[in-house]
Amino acid sequence: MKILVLNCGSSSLKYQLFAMPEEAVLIKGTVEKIGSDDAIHAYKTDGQKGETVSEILDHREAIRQVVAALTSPEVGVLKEAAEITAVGHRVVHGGERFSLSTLINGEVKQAIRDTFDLAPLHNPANLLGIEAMEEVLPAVPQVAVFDTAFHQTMPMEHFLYPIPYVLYQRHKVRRYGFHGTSHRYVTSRVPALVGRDVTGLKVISCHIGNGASVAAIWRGRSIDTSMGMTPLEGLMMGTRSGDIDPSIHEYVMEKEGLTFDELNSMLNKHSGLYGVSGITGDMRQIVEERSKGNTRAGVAFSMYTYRIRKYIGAYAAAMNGVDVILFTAGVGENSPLLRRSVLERLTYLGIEVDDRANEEGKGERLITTPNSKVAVCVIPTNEELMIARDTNSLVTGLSTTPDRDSISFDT
Ligand SMILES: Nc1ncnc2c1ncn2[C@@H]1O[C@H](COP(=O)(O)OP(=O)(O)O)[C@@H](O)[C@H]1O
Ligand SMILES: CC(=O)OP(=O)(O)O
Ligand SMILES: [Mg+2]
Repeated sequence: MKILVLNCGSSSLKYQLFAMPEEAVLIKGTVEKIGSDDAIHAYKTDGQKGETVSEILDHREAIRQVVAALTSPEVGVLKEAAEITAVGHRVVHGGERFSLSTLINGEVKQAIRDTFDLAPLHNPANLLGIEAMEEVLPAVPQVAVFDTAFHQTMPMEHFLYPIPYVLYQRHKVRRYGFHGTSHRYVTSRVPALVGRDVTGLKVISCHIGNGASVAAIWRGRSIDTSMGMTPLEGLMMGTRSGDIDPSIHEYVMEKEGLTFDELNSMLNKHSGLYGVSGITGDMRQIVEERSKGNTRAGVAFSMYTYRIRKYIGAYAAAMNGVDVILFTAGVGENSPLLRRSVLERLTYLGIEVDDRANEEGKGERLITTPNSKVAVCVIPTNEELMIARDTNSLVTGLSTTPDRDSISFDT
């Protein structure tokens, strides 16, 4: 059985084709700069790499190109498109409706549309990908895997905001949380790394990529997370502000004469590492500039790590302890400096970093010493594999994993 996994962004598309249930990746690729005449489609199979640059004006055209590439004799991963048994999509916002992955039908698409306002950077692109796929492969079942689903176990006192309750009743204003597929994947790897079942553990998972979030995971279930109603709350990110005083909005709009759209764009695209450094939202470049003595890059880096540390402290307090801390995603997986800077002032938790494992190790590993009271792990995330697994389960009629009703949380 071949499952195609799609992650559609506003101007890009990432895909992987899996052979299931073996979980073998047959090809992975990206199409970037969709909507331009020099869009780039890059892919990698077991034996070869390829790249083409061409005009790709929309997602439908991008998906057509991807399917054509999969079936082309040069790439050689499929003889015909009909070999694709199902397509799994990353969908960022599932509102309160979805606590598990689901087969897509008209009603599910409407539910995705209903949350456009809550995830304007993500959901419209996700739906475009679904509709484009329906046109290109009309007979193939499609599955939505939501970033928000894993966090639907949060208890009410953690997901409500302290504003009039009627806003939750009327407009579903509440914390949803994101990156759930990633937090779920890395949590599933904990037993293999620490030799204990997660049901007995207090885990803090740090997904530090372009977007970044921390989750408190108690007995395998998310009980709190730093992103909120939208993916703007919480940690400082590449270009997003994360937590700020809400009064800043009105003040800055007035002082700078900004519209709501401009303010929104400032907070989502011109803040975070980029906004503070004035240079870039890319952590690799921040680290480089900081090492050359650029003060603002240095401040941006310190703010970024400080805020991760604060959330770790908050969630250790929320769970009355922590047994395992996980680092994942682009920055979390690849920057020993980031991990060291976050962990060096967490010695009060009894954390003892194994510097060699942190600096020189590769891939999935423990980066603390046997004496450390908290096990800290690096786990490369694999959202695509989780999507392929859920898609496989749904199309073969198995239920998707666990019973994850809302919980009453008590440490
Ligand atoms: N070696 C590295 N050191 C520091 N940051 C890195 C490294 N490699 C990748 N990154 C950072 O990871 C981020 C991208 O993370 P990723 O999880 O791929 O994001 P997304 O999925 O949101 O596109 C970028 O800011 C990039 O600079
Ligand atoms: C939800 C979210 O922030 O996703 P990403 O990190 O992919 O932007
Ligand atoms: Mg990501």
